[in-house]
Amino acid sequence: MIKTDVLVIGSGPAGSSAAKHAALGGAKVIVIDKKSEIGAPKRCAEGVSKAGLADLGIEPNVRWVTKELDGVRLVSPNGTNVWLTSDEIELPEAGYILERKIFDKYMAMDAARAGAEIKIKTLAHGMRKEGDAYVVTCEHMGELFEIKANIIIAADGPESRVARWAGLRTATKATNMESGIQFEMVGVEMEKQDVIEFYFGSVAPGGYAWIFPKGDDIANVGLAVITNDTDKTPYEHLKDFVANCPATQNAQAVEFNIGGDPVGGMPKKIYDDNILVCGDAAGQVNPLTGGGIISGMKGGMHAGIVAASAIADGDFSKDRLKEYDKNIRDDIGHEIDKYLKVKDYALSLSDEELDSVADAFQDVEFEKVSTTELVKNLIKVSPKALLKLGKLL
Ligand SMILES: Cc1cc2nc3c(=O)[nH]c(=O)nc-3n(C[C@H](O)[C@H](O)[C@H](O)COP(=O)(O)OP(=O)(O)OC[C@H]3O[C@@H](n4cnc5c(N)ncnc54)[C@H](O)[C@@H]3O)c2cc1C
Repeated sequence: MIKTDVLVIGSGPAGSSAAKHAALGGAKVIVIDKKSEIGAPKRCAEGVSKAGLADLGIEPNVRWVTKELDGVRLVSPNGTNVWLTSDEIELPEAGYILERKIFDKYMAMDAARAGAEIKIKTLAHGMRKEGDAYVVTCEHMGELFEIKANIIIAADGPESRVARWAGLRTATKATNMESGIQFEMVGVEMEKQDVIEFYFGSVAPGGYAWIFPKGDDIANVGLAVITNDTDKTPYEHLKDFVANCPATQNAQAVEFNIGGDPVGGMPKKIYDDNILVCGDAAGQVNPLTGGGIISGMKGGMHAGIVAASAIADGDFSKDRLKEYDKNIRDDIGHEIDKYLKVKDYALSLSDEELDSVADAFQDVEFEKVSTTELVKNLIKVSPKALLKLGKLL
């Protein structure tokens, strides 16, 4: 049997971040992933904020940045645009579109350089408690073997099973699981090449549609829906969106991506004796945007740091590991709660109300205007939308 201090299950962004920080903290770390190529296939529109990468101490790298962004275009159901670009406002932060297949591999390489041992094409089948450790049954190329670890870090993504093997109730409710579906396309004709576009309303019930530019005429074109909120399949919504959007009239798909995105926030308990849960497996996703790369990596970072210090103390109990829960909630919990409210508000609006809101914001000079003036604008165009906002705050 192989023995280690920390076993990270899943080498997505969250798992690699956890492995890197646990190794940097001096723990013996193994990270396993069932994939034969880390990062592929991608299930992501690949957008991250600059500030998020900076918080994690990660320098952007030409190997995995495909496009630097200058802002956002919001499109309401009737086609009203709100542009939030540097021409219009002092942007608090812009971002990048990544090449996840390279980024994820690069993050795993970072973990390896920090001292973690990576085992690819290695599936965790199940685990059992043995003394003050877990024994995980793994499979590599048809062969079964076991790894014994004092601390397990479950970073096995949106369909996570590892936390549940340990008795944690981390499963996402169907009503909080967005179904994301996307084409990577060539021949996309965007109005501005360095702006990400979001389309709201019945085009994507419970979510939104997006076009994220990747340079030249290439873009990720996708949408996320809550399937309970619609009679159409996510694929039917995507085909309709591509057929009707002016930017994709001459575009062709070169890749098809599909995946779940847990947008209900973090479950109550994401740690226990000998286990920490991070990334999508712990609902560390922005509930409004569905973005989980940065927040998941922050989860991984906090999990890795606490795991290493618990190993150094020789204490793997839940009382020791709850420090992780405090640290990650202090770091991203407030943001998640705030965006849950904004999402609830956005989802409560009809297509007409969304159009009114877009109208209220259309000619606003964001830098110069006060919140009171924005509210006055909203009262003029849609008192109903304002009332709903008031109820949620
Ligand atoms: C369509 C779509 C678009 C998105 N767009 C964005 C975006 O633009 N920006 C953004 O920030 N986020 C986006 N997201 C969310 C983002 O992709 C996830 O939040 C992010 O990948 C979470 O990272 P993770 O490491 O937690 O999980 P994952 O990236 O899912 O990694 C989990 C890893 O665990 C491995 N694994 C699972 N089970 C086992 C097992 N039993 N044994 C071994 N290995 C296992 C998997 O192979 C996988 O490599 C999007 C999601 C979807 C579905």
